[in-house]
Amino acid sequence: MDVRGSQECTEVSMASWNYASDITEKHRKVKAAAQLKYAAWQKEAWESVRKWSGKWETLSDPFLRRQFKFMSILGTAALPKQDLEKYNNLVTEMSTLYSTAKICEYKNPKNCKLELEPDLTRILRSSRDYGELEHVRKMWRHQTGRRIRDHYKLFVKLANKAAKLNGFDNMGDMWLYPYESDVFRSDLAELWKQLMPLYQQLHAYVRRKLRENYGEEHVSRRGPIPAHLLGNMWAQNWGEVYDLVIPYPGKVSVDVTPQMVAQGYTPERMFELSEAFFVSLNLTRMPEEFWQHSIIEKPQGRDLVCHASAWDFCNGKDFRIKQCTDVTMNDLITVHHEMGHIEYFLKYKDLPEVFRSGANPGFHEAVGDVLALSVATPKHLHEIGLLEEVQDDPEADINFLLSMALDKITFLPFGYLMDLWRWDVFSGKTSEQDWNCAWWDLRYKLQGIKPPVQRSEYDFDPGAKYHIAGNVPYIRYFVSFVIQFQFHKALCMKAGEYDPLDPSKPLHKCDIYKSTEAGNALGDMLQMGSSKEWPEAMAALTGTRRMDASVIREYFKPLELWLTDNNEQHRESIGWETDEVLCTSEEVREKPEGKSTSTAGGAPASGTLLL
Ligand SMILES: C[C@H](N[C@H](C(=O)O)[C@@H]1CCCN1C(=O)[C@@H](N)CC(=O)O)C(=O)N1CCC[C@H]1C(=O)O
Ligand SMILES: [Zn+2]
Repeated sequence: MDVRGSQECTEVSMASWNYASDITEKHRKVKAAAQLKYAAWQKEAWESVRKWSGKWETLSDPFLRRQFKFMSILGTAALPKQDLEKYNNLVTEMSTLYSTAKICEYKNPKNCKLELEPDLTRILRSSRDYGELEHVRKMWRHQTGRRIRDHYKLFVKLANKAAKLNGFDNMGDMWLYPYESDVFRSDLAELWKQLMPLYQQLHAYVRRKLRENYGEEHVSRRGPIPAHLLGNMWAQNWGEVYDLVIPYPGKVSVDVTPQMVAQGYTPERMFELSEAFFVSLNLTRMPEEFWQHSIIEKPQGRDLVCHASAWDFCNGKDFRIKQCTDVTMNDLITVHHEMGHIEYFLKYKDLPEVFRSGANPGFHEAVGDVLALSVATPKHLHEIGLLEEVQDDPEADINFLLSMALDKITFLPFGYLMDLWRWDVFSGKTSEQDWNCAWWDLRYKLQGIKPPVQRSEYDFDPGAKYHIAGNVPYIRYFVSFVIQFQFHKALCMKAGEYDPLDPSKPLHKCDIYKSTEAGNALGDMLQMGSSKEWPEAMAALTGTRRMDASVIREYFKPLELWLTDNNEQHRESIGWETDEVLCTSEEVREKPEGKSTSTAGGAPASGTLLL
């Protein structure tokens, strides 16, 4: 049965790959049929196993019991056929609208062919034109979120119906099942509580620097930061505005994008560089099929899902990445992220199919990022010729730590709120007429950002993010950004690159390159797949069984001290407040003059208010 399982699994993954790589009606039909066939097989397989196994909960063998436990969750395959067909079509349609969205150029309304990758990504990264950034952000949301709001209504109903058929109250609870902990949400809240002070110090510093660049009329002293000035379509990390916030200019820049371009880097070379790091750790090389079938550059002349992804075709041989790779440092990090998934696939490919997943989904997201923590160090970038010299002085250190914080610390509130919002939507705590303003409540409260133009319930801004349109859970990334530092610390100690008692070997300078001790330890943990509960996998690698925010704070300690001191020196207020109505529940149509004023009567409507 396991072999048949992988045959059905192979078929549906191949059909999904063909559609995601070349969006046509023919490919969509084949994918839809394969999805129904796979669901029917899952149902039949479970029925036959259950008949044989009887009360699987009483089985004495824990390994077998765990397999049945996982098999008993059918997911959306539990839906009646016509509901499942509707559900699958909705998800495919939402992610297709997202992946094929195009907008018009700011200064040339005749060119309406701009796509997210690479066009809008490049504009958001490099433009410092307030109006252009506002245009790109707003028009993207018109072409994505606004167009899928109705799909999302029916999607939520069918998702919750599926969850109930699996014994859950709603889809949010079903999404948390792989974390196997009934205190998981409170554990997450505790992690965020420990990390928020560091985030707020960083927010205050960046706000001052952006205010100095764009002027107080655009970036106020005590208010939230306008989201379109942060270098990213979703303000999910702020690394692309590093050049505006560098603490000590004139030092060697740790953003090696210019060096990569100058040295004629290609996507192929970026992938080979990443593979070389994995191999240096005695981890597994990419198989031949990987290089044959992966798509690492954007193909011209067809619509496809450009959002980078890693694929396991369930046959122990075929593993691929699809990425519209741009030659930037950001994309070099993403290459490592995706290859980390492939490494996990390779390590657990011989386990029973139910165990071929991460110890928990956060583990899967952490693998590539752990290696990237070493790659991003000035020491490593120098070693691979992307940094002309390593300046080993406190100021260069702060510059480096700030560039890392702009990617890792800024991401934390975003990584947390994405599913905070969806859990409330699935549970009904957030009702449909408040969807968008509840989103802005969270964006304001956790991230301290605001939309450049007032939002309404005519918008559906969550739908402007891939994982909402494509229905991919997101708390896995928040978990990953915490535990990847715990993994990094454990590996650095095994590599002899970090010693808590040796100040000359701080955690943020560690590079585990070529350490087979570190690589073997990581590989051993990956090989477990989800055959053991994740605290056991965590303990196997780090010696502890819990997520622990103190490690990421240890990594950034020198920066935290510097930021606190710097903010005090500039008498920056920490945190944010506003009396603006960021989102109103009326259906605000576009004001003819383009500028939106606050709602009539002044009494703020529901949405982000005085806090
Ligand atoms: C760029 C990255 N693409 C995802 C990933 O690699 O996780 C893709 C799309 C959704 C799932 N996925 C997969 O490839 C899965 N098949 C992996 C698996 O098998 O579990 C991504 O979305 N990231 C990276 C950092 C934060 C987040 C973002 O960009 O917001
Ligand atoms: Zn990932």
